[in-house]
Amino acid sequence: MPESGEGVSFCRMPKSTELILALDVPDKAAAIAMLDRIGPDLKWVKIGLQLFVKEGPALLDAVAARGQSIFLDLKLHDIPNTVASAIRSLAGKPVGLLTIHAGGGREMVAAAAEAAQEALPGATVLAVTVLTSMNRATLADIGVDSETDEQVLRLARLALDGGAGGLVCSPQELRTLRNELGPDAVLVTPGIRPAGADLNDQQRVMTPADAAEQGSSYIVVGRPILKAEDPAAAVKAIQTELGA
Ligand SMILES: O=C(O)c1cc(=O)[nH]c(=O)n1[C@@H]1O[C@H](COP(=O)(O)O)[C@@H](O)[C@H]1O
Repeated sequence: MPESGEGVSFCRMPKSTELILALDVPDKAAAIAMLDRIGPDLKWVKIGLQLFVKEGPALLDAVAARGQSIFLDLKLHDIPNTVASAIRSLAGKPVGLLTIHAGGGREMVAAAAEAAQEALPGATVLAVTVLTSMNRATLADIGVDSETDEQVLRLARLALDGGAGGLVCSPQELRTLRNELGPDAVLVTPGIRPAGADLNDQQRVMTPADAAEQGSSYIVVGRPILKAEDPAAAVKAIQTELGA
């Protein structure tokens, strides 16, 4: 959304919003069957713990060979050396986006960013701020006495200072983060539900169109596509909503 001031025109939003499918299925056969059903219009696929633990890194090559870009969502969170070593173990794999938890602290983020630069050149390390399944009450349960958006902003600043290339956040924090971080920050938002879709375990949700309007770089959608009667049509409908 372009804005203008005092004779200068500038843009606070990324150029476009891309769909990432969260491929949360049990095994390689189910993964390939789903990608076959959806077809070639889907550019990004997120491989998370369920599939990666089952199939290992070879699955990354199998998906990349189909021409799709990979978001490897391992949400690494450990001492800095362990996180860096895990990332080095991925050396040479076709990974475009990779997650760590910002809550691991500045040194862990820095160790992850450095390891990724060596082992996965071109990949963007994304720091997860506050999970979209959490809210004010569940933050209080773990001893965080802040509003959700304050905690997201605190972790966002820490992660970007530490060298992360982008953030995973709830779409409800997009407006605050875009205003703080400007148009170039990579902001990835799960917790997306087309109008009328089941929330499942998500708490802080938004529709694809609203997330795009508020400046998401990538939206991550799983069950509303995976459980749809026609997953290809569900993908197309979301892409249309994003203006693709
Ligand atoms: O890092 C993520 O992708 C992620 C972070 C977060 O805060 N919330 C969240 O839901 N996710 C992931 O996004 C996907 C959302 O899937 P659905 O709820 O089925 O659309 C899942 O694969 C989650 O692991």
